[in-house]
Amino acid sequence: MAKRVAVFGGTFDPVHIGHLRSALEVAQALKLDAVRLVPNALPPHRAAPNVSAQQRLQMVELAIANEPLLTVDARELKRDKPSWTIDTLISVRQELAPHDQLFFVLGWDAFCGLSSWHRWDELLEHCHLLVLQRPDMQLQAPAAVHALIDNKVATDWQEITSPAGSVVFLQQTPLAVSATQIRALLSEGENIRYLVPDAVLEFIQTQGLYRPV
Ligand SMILES: Nc1ncnc2c1ncn2[C@@H]1O[C@H](COP(=O)(O)OP(=O)(O)OP(=O)(O)O)[C@@H](O)[C@H]1O
Ligand SMILES: O=C(O)c1ccc[n+]([C@@H]2O[C@H](COP(=O)([O-])O)[C@@H](O)[C@H]2O)c1
Repeated sequence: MAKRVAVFGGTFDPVHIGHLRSALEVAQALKLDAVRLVPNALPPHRAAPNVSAQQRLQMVELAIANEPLLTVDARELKRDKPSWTIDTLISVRQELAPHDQLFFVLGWDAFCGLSSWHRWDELLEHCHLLVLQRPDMQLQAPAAVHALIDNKVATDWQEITSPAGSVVFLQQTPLAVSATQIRALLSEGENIRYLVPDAVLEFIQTQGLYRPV
């Protein structure tokens, strides 16, 4: 029987309830054993975060510690090139049987920027894209992204039988939380409790991350 695997990549600077709740709902909706959260080491498309990849990984580990439906995958920290998603997908694929299904989970904002990704037109050869809604995003996907997904949108993941090549939009609980907002609150000395799990908040405090300058 074909396995179904979902990979949720992110900078996770820091990981927050928007990521975690979405990942959990993906795992439940697709009846997965787990969703793998993959923190990037060298984000290909934005300035290097002030917080190290190791610390961002640790925050994800703390966040998911009590939830068996979520796991963490540190493979991007083992590469010294930019953390291109195509490389991650190829490396995960090598561990799967050819008929296994691989889903790459991304938010609507990331999806809209897809046409700037490294070898972006090859992504669907290796995975299905599972696009999460973000309530604060009113972005229109660019024409290039529309062209990529043309004829590839599946209205229901259950109709997908192939190992890769489709795009599915998932309506998960809308949570208008972003890491940018959390970093801004912390830099102003504000309380971020309940936007991140308590263990992540404690780590941020003990490590002195995102402090006001
Ligand atoms: N609240 C949310 N709901 C759904 N998806 C989200 C949410 N926040 C982030 N994502 C998605 O999770 C993935 C990783 O996001 P990322 O780590 O960049 O978090 P972020 O909150 O968007 O960070 P930043 O504000 O620094 O850009 C992306 O695909 C992004 O679209
Ligand atoms: O491969 C690329 O060129 C590429 C460009 C932008 C983003 N990504 C990946 O997309 C995921 C979400 O990115 P971000 O910036 O929203 O955290 C994360 O895993 C990034 O490494 C990948």
